[in-house]
Amino acid sequence: MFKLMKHLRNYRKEVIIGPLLKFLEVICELALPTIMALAINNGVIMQDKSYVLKMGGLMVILAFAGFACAWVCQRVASYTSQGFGTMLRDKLFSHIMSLSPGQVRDMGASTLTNRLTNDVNQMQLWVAMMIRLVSRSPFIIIGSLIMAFSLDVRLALILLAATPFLGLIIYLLTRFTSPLYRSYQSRLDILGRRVKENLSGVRVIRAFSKEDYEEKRFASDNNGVRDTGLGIGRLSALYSPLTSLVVNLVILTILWQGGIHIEGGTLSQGDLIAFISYVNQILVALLVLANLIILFTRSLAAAGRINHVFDITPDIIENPRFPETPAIAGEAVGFSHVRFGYNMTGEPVLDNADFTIPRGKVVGIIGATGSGKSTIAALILRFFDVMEGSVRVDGRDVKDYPLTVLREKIGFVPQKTKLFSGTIADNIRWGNPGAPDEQVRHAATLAQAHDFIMEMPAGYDSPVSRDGRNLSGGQKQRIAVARALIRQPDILILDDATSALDFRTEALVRTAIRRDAPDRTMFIISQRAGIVKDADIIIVCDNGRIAGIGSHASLHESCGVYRNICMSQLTGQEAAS
Ligand SMILES: Nc1ncnc2c1ncn2[C@@H]1O[C@H](COP(=O)(O)OP(=O)(O)OP(=O)(O)O)[C@@H](O)[C@H]1O
Repeated sequence: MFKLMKHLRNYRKEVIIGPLLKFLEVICELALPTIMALAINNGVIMQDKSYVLKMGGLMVILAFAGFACAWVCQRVASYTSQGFGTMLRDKLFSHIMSLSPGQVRDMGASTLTNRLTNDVNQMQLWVAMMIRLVSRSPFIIIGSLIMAFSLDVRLALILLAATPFLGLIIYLLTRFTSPLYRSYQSRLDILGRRVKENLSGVRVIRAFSKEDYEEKRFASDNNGVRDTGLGIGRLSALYSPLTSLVVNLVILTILWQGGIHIEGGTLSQGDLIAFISYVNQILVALLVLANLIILFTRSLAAAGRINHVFDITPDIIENPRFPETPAIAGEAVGFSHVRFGYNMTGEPVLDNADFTIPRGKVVGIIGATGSGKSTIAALILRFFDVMEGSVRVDGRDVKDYPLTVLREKIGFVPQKTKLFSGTIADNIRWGNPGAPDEQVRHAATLAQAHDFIMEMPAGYDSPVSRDGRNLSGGQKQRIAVARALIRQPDILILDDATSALDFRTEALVRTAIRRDAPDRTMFIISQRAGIVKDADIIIVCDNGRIAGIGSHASLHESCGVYRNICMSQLTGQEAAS
């Protein structure tokens, strides 16, 4: 929690002024019962009308002054908490962006979303309350105690005797609700994940008629959230009645003892009324404190979850400055004895991958599903670091590059197309935000997307809905290819990026890209032999190993894995050509 409070450093003034205003408000409030006691003792009982009016006027002024302080404090609290929340969200978001795809995947999108929204909101609320109320309750309690002592020490001691009981109630409440809040947030994460999965997989659920099954799973997670929430509610609900019980017992004792003292002539009626008024103020402050404690426990859980994300150090350590070391001339991509696994302790997904690709070549990567093809692309982009060996781009180790410099060299079209809401032009320009309209059209033309875009009602300004749901798979893929091409990258990686296109369109895309930039190195990852067979170099992956590397003819001759793939997919004539 304290770690997060450092984000309040731009609001130092407000953090001091807010509670100070509260302090002034409390002074005004605390003065009221004493002035009332004076009005009763010296005015009402003595029948001095002008004294009563004077004291009444003073009370009105103090009430207004208190109100003004409260109003300004409220504004300060809202300004500070909103600013704090915005800054915390920004920082958390940019930290999440600095994590590797593997780290983000390990955390999970829904829990990260919850931390970025619910947990930050919780912290924001806490900051507002901290400024407005956290100082107020202790001021009121301590101030009322002081005033009570100044009125009558004997009665004040009764009040003091109740303090350990109230402290115990507060301690027990915090102790038992704190873990429940953490569990509540985790359950919300699980529920969020379930909703996300179900919404994105709604078609599959319908196709398999799994609505009931998924509803039951949702209901079970939902009930989990409810049960934890009820547990928290049950405990929290005990606080107010228990506190009221203790304070009311105190009031009864004070009334009883106060009556005795009035009869004995050692206490005035006005003082007893003022005294009870202070005890009531303490009661109200304690009840507010209860809500604050509940809020604090929740905020503590939220702060823990936010700090957990901040504590993850990005596993890709970026080299901030470009090194002076000379690069290997003429080399586009090189793998030297690369060993890599997604799980450090598990089996490697790539073992001893060793190859060199000169600039300007078309490289096909082929292999069965799960054989490690996409992993090669991920390592070129440095989404992950290798366990052994090294990966070079343009003749330099990828670890030597600032990440943006490395990734600017590469145009990547992932297996799973991801488009963003906006227009078609926005989505293509996303690859190069400053690109003029002609460049957008040119990239779309190369990707064989221009014609279908022009057939749409608003052409390039036609909207793309979230995830490109209003486009077909093949249309989305072509926009994604255009988005990569508009960067005019030195290296283009198409990871199964044309799987939804027919052979003819797919061939047109490849030829157009090739003709546009003959010096560009192009990786085409596919399981289809027909797509990679014309590449200059073909890399054959087999269960994490490079089974062969060479041209179609040489591999067909020498690599059994490749020959088997070709035999299962191509006619004898196609394979021989
Ligand atoms: N993010 C990941 N976390 C853990 N394991 C992964 C991850 N991505 C891939 N793997 C595993 O690594 C292996 C290689 O996966 P990869 O995606 O490179 O295969 P691929 O040849 O591209 O497969 P496909 O043709 O089906 O796309 C597979 O066994 C896969 O289960």
